[in-house]
Amino acid sequence: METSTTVLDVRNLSAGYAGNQVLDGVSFTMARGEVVTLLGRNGAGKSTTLKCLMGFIAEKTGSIAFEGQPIARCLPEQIARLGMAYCPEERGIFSQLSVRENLLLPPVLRAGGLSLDEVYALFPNLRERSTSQGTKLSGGEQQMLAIGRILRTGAKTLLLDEPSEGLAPVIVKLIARTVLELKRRGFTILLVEQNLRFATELADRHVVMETGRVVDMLTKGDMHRDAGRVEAYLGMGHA
Ligand SMILES: Nc1ncnc2c1ncn2[C@@H]1O[C@H](COP(=O)(O)OP(=O)(O)OP(=O)(O)O)[C@@H](O)[C@H]1O
Repeated sequence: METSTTVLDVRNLSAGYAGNQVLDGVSFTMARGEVVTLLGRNGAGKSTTLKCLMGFIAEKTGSIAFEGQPIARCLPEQIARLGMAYCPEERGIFSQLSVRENLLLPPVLRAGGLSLDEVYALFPNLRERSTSQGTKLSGGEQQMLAIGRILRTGAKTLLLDEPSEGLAPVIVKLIARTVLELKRRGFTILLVEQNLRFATELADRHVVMETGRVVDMLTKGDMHRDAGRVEAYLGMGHA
């Protein structure tokens, strides 16, 4: 149900690649300021859901309302102008450019975009590495750069695909702290995550996907009371 605080309302979204259906009637909503994770096994359709929201997949049916506007037929740049930003799993850092140049790449599309100094305040490591080339960065620094870069656009709704993937625990903690800080500042954040601990720590709600469908929805409280429920979907704890 759409309310004044609903930022995202996805209804009956189906999508695929070259005729192969991957999403099969996905529906969920997000309220302003919420952190929600998409959980599910490999291939469940989590990344495809993010790509659909950002307008990268044309082959889709169903409706997506963002900030009250229908966006299912919009191009990525139109969706970006409405205040959504996407951080892909592969992070998309330009290897030949420095940290600073990577940060300066995206246009500031809306008021409220972070300045370079504000990005550096959030990620002090990036300030130290500002002249380093993309290729010289650690995985953690690349992830910080990928997040910092989208913050410059002024987007207040962020789609983050597996931000903790392949990172050392100490860096995962730092990314978690940053997500919580962004939530504190009023950002709405949709995360794809495989790292259940990271997801549990951060999210207000969890949307569980299986073979292109939403099969369950858990609140933070549900997750604490009944961790087994979600582990069963992910095929954990049954070894
Ligand atoms: N560009 C593509 N072309 C064709 N099929 C694709 C493409 N991207 C993903 N798929 C297929 O769509 C299905 C869902 O993939 P998706 O990446 O959305 O899953 P996921 O839940 O994010 O899992 P993962 O963590 O493995 O990325 C998979 O069967 C995958 O092989």
